[in-house]
Amino acid sequence: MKSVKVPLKELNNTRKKLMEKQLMNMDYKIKTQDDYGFIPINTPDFKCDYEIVDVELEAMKRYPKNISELLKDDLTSKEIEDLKTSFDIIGDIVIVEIPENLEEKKSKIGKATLEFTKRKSVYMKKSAIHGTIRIRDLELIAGENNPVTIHKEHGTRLKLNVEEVYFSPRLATERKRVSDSVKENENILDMFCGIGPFPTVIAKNNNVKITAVDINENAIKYLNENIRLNKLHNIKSICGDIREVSKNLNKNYDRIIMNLPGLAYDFLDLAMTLIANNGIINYYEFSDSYGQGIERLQKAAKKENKKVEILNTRKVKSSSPGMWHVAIDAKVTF
Ligand SMILES: C[S@@+](CC[C@H](N)C(=O)[O-])C[C@H]1O[C@@H](n2cnc3c(N)ncnc32)[C@H](O)[C@@H]1O
Repeated sequence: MKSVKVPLKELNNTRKKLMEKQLMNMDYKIKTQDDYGFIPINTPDFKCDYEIVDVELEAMKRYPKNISELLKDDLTSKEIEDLKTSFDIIGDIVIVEIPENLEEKKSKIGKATLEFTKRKSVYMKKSAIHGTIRIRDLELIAGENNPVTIHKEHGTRLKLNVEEVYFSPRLATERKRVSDSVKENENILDMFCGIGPFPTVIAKNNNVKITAVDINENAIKYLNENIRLNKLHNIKSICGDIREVSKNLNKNYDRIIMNLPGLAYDFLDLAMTLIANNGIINYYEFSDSYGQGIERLQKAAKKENKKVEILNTRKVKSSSPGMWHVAIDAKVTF
């Protein structure tokens, strides 16, 4: 490699000058030996006060800027464009969505994703989220076949199996937002808690009591692990259908979290019977607006001779073109 041989005391100045003139070769590392430094250069054709020599230099480690750079030899630019480079990282696992026309290249895409993200496993989405327990089919396309991982979120550790339970890292901001709005000593019910990301983040940051319910026994198994992992003592977990479980619950919750966006509206009547006066319902649904959810909340409240005041509405994340996972915070009074 062509390099400028510079006395050590001049190394820094010469390096700066070469860089300014864009003459330094940034793909190699500067080497020092005895009283000299060797600065790699792009071209020997320039005036220089020092000797230009040929030496062996170590190449710089270059990290690819994005997945497209890693795949440029395997996919056409059109295919790279087709590939949704957005993926979810859950602990050591990456979940990618690969368009149908690129499925035959899934191994290459998986390998590139693994290399780029430096995680342990890459799974490809094989279906939409489906069924009562809201999970999706996945296929391992690179790395270790181990669907169990620990995800870190807002100072908590959440253990889960990506094949057995619902979990979305894209709700992290929403969970923090709800946690920040919780008041001292609240008695909270999470009707559809999954592995317990809402309860865990809330209980870690607030002095509250939480009842967390889910129909998926695997979700409750991981919630129980997460309670231990995060050394929490204020969450009570219950496995079962909230309609059945609610028969044995108190009817004075200061906050009810309803994150089952495709079906939560069906449980609003029940939530209205469980909420305390001045309690807050954190209601979620898929919609292109807030009007439908607000109407549903008002209708359910009216049935119980209660009133709702809408405190806040937000788009949590996009769910499909034109549709949003929306959040509505409603205060219930009676
Ligand atoms: C969209 S996931 C949300 C999980 C969790 N709140 C989170 O943010 O990760 C909805 C959860 O509701 C649970 N579920 C569905 N129907 C239920 C029911 N009738 N009673 C209790 N849980 C239910 C599912 O098993 C699933 O874990």
